Amino acid sequence: MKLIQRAETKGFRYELIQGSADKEITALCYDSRELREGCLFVCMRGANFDSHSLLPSLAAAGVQIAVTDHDCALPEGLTVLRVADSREALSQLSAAWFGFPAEKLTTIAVTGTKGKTSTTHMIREILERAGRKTGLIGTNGITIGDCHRETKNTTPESYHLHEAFAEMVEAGCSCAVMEVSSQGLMLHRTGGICFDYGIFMNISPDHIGPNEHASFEEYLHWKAALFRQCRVGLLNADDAHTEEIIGNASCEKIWRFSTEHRPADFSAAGLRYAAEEGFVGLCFDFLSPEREALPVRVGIPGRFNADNALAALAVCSLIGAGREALSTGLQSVRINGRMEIANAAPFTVIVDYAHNAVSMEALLDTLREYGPRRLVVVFGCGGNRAKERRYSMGEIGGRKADLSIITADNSRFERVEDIIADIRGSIEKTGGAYLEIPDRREAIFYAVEHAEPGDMIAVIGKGHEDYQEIEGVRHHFVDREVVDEALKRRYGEKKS
Ligand SMILES: CC(=O)N[C@H]1[C@@H](OP(=O)(O)OP(=O)(O)OC[C@H]2O[C@@H](n3ccc(=O)[nH]c3=O)[C@H](O)[C@@H]2O)O[C@H](CO)[C@@H](O)[C@@H]1O[C@H](C)C(=O)N[C@@H](C)C(=O)N[C@H](CCC(=O)O)C(=O)O
Ligand SMILES: Nc1ncnc2c1ncn2[C@@H]1O[C@H](COP(=O)(O)OP(=O)(O)OP(=O)(O)O)[C@@H](O)[C@H]1O
Repeated sequence: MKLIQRAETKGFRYELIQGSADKEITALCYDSRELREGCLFVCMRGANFDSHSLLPSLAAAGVQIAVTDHDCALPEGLTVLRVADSREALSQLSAAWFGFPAEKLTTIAVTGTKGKTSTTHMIREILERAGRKTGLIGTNGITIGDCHRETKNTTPESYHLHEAFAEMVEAGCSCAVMEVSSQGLMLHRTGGICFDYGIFMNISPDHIGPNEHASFEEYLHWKAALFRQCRVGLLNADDAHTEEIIGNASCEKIWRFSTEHRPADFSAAGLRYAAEEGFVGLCFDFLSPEREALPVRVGIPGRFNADNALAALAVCSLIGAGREALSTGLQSVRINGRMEIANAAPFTVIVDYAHNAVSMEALLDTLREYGPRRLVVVFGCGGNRAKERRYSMGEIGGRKADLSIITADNSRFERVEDIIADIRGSIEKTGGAYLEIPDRREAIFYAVEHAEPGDMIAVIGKGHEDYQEIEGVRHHFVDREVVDEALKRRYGEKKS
């Protein structure tokens, strides 16, 4: 069966504008910079460019069929299809092109302003412990067995998504877990997929601005859209918007989880923060409808990681993971750049991706609960991005840390000193103590060299990133590596 007909069996609909749709296709393309002879090309209107404008040159470049979603000049010799939405069409065609691989996997989609990366990693960890080979897609890239590659987006474009699902099937995976961003939903990167499980972690104002969402209402609308394309919904009963999302959901079954003693199907009882020799993390009893209480150890600190772990345990329990996998699967979980502990004594350094006020506040609050002698935060803010983050992060640093060391992040095309001045202004209003060390490496070295027993140092904002972007150039820079170097300089090999 030809591509178009295969896609039609799963709901792809189009109007034939000219030519014949009954053609063999050699490739499916959506970017003229990666055109292949004999392909079907999906034209899309984007934030910067409208590839419908390329129609006149497509036939000459060997394109067989073009898919469009609005009026444009029609060149001769090219089959042109008209669809309601090109991005949705690309997703439906991609699924067909790769043989509908998502249907051969148990698919789990995680959405939320915060916690997507952490929760998806935890789910993979437990499922693999339970003997279910699981592919992973998200901000940290695509991981299938030992193979890993980076992705441009948290939720990749649909073509790359279905390509990854097909690779997972090929590699013998039975499950796929992925992060689904609101942009991914809005731009139909997951269009046409019906996930087996959809998970909602939380929502707070973020991703609002040019090229993202027009308002919080729009952001919420698109987050909620996941629950119109999954069979089972698992939602955080502690979030203020959960019931609204459930009200608009079309799932066959809804489950709730709560770490804050709200009515829910899954909960965490007796939560405590543990900082023992070789283990810094959380302990609690996992309560679920069909099991007796199960003691769980999560080897990653942070109050919010109780939410992430509970969501992961709940979905894995629904999928059928056994007691052993649930109880011990998260004991030694490590997530690149998320609450990574670089050293346990005599002081603790934590590298974390917190890069907005909400996650910075949650991070500093939760570290406070471990009772540090002093809490020091090393951070900066990105250049050429909304300035609001500088003011709000500065305020949180001033209010919640004993000392803020303000430094560079990805300054892009702005002067680091100007960004630091914006942050300084709001720290000063709080009366909090601060230092300015514009060079990020020097700032981290300073923090480590001056740390005293019992201190906690949080190096935040860049997490897993392996670069620092300055004036359009990405220089190699990994916070965790620099922390290790600083510890080595202070203590020699054994403490790093
Ligand atoms: C603003 C935005 O969302 N942009 C995304 C969008 O790009 P675009 O379609 O707007 O790009 P465009 O340059 O206008 O091009 C339009 C069309 O013309 C094609 N084209 C373009 C140029 C050309 O010469 N020839 C050509 O054919 C393009 O392939 C595209 O099909 O579609 C691309 C493919 O899916 C995305 O990679 C790109 O994400 C950019 C990189 C981005 O930063 N997006 C952010 C907002 C985002 O999506 N973030 C979320 C995470 C949010 C979270 O942390 O929760 C994510 O999922 O990553
Ligand atoms: N459930 C949570 N609630 C609030 N903050 C969280 C939660 N989980 C993690 N965080 C904080 O947010 C940061 C980002 O976490 P994570 O990468 O798991 O979330 P994400 O949804 O993938 O985020 P992003 O969209 O920013 O990549 C962490 O480094 C941590 O500081």
